[in-house]
Amino acid sequence: MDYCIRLEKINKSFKTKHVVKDLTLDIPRGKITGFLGPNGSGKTTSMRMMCGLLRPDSGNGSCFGYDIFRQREKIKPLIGYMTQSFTLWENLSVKENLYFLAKLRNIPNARRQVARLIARFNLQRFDNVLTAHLSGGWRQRVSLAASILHSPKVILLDEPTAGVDPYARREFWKVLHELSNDGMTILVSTHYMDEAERCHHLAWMSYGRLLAAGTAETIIRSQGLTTFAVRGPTLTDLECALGELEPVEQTVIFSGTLYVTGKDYQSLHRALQQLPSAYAIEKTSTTLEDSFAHLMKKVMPS
Ligand SMILES: Nc1ncnc2c1ncn2[C@@H]1O[C@H](COP(=O)(O)OP(=O)(O)OP(=O)(O)O)[C@@H](O)[C@H]1O
Repeated sequence: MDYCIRLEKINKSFKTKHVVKDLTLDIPRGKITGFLGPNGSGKTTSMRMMCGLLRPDSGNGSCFGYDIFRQREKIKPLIGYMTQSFTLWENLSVKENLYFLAKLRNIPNARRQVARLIARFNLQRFDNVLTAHLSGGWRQRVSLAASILHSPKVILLDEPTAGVDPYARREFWKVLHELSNDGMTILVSTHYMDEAERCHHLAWMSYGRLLAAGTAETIIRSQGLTTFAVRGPTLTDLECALGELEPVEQTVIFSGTLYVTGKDYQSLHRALQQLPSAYAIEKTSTTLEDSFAHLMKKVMPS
């Protein structure tokens, strides 16, 4: 694997609060890496440090060969950043917003670059529309276009689709995959599991620590969990009853099916075989969400 960002034992504190702890992580070049974890777990702080936007307190790291401690000025032009609070000028059109930003950033051939991005992001029919009149999904698309006006090598997207409807989210992810196909490295934080599954690579953080990293498949496999799907009557009551059993670690009802997950296949299977014959039991795949819930259980202060 070709890595463009490498971090070794990176730490960061804000006053007395230690928010990133001994972070060691490699980011694959030209891929989409998703950062997941509860609020305040250090995702944004980590992404900002790995791109030279924030100086770590200790550790080692490089971004496209530049040292993230000593060569941050060299890294900055390589980075595009779409923050949670990224705002467009509401009283300017899509084209005017992009052109204005291009001028502010001294981008050569600004007009041509804006026209290129408008075509690239399918924004032609909105180019003269005021951004105040755009839906959330299209706004995010314009913000993304704005963040790559200077043709960066890596983009950092901080929860870019929060509050955006599912169709618009899907369209936004199509654009991300197109950018990645063209070689762009993408770092994106999200709370949505369906988006996590669209990433090539994942990093799961909690309380400032990296709990798991790799593809969705390797993370799921590394947790060694077993899941059974149970169908039948009064699943809510059954869920409460099963929750008391030793081999059962997690339960969730989804679309009329109760999913029961545990660490030990044999004992979980044995426990479920005791259920009345009205219940149909079938082994199924463990999801990323099950795996993350398991990881969280391990680190939650009891
Ligand atoms: N500039 C700062 N000064 C002080 N504390 C900060 C600063 N930036 C972040 N923090 C704190 O560091 C912790 C980690 O924040 P961070 O934004 O990295 O988490 P996150 O995982 O991205 O959270 P979220 O999902 O809510 O965006 C939080 O407790 C936050 O309040």
